[in-house]
Amino acid sequence: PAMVSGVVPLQEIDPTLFESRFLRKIRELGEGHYGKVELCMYDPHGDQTGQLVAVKSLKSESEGPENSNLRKEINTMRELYHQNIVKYKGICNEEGGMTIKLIMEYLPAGSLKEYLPKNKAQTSQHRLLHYAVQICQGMDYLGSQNYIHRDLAARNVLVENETLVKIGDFGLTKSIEDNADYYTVKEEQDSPVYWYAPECLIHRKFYKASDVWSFGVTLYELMTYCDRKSSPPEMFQNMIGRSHGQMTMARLVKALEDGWRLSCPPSCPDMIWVQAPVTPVTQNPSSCV
Ligand SMILES: C=Cc1cc(F)c(CN2CC[C@](CC#N)(n3cc(C(N)=O)c(NC(=O)OC)n3)[C@H](F)C2)cc1O
Repeated sequence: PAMVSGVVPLQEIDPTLFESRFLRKIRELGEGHYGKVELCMYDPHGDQTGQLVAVKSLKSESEGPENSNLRKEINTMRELYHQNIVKYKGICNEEGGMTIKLIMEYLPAGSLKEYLPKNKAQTSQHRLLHYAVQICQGMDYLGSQNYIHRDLAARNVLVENETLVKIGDFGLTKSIEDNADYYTVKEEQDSPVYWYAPECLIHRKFYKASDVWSFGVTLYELMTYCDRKSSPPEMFQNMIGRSHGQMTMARLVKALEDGWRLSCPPSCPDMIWVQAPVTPVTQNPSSCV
């Protein structure tokens, strides 16, 4: 056609493809299950006018299953559109597709874990509940797309501004087929056990209702302004004594079965606390935290 019209067709650019040569690492934002997240500037003009982005990549150049974990996470994020879910921006194919990077929007205020302790004075309980509602909205949308998050915690909720929060990481998120109602937990290492519902710890089955349990633990973190001294791991270790290595999981299960629960955060209103009656831990998902 160019020959006929004499006009060279515009180069079709895909805004979701980021070229590695223009991606400049600024600092690390976090380390996780099989990779890391870095703050980068994507600066194609090389004059610092580029945009800041959060980039998730594999720790080692492992071509193993981790790579497919990251590819699955990319396919998940690509399909999610919700005001309370961090925006997918695209991918960066290193060295012709051997390894891939996930490019997301950057929220400089960081997660609730960093934000709440620093901004406690200017964050009312009413605002905490507003954040809680937004987390529910994001999770409700995620569930409606047949995903279970499996790592809902204050550390994975990002602050856009003082009135908007977003679920920011989907490293353990799994799609459950329409007919299935749970995912069988495989990897044991560094599972967020203190946010796990009993059925996940005992039967390694993760339901959408298991995310509701994790939301309850996240609400506890919100109401304590993510105070480290009252974090779920800290409170549990105070109760059973310092870590017992691999015995920790067994002791956690025993404590939960015996009815132990996180205590009511200071000045947390009863209508939030609502200590539901401790139902016996059964095969079915229980979401009474
Ligand atoms: C490979 C797996 C994997 C790797 C990881 F490093 C983590 C842990 N990581 C998650 C992403 C993280 C917290 C959230 N949500 N975050 C995102 C932004 C952003 N988009 O702006 C941001 N901003 C920020 O800190 O600004 C000051 N933090 C933070 F990097 C921790 C989890 C994982 O599954």
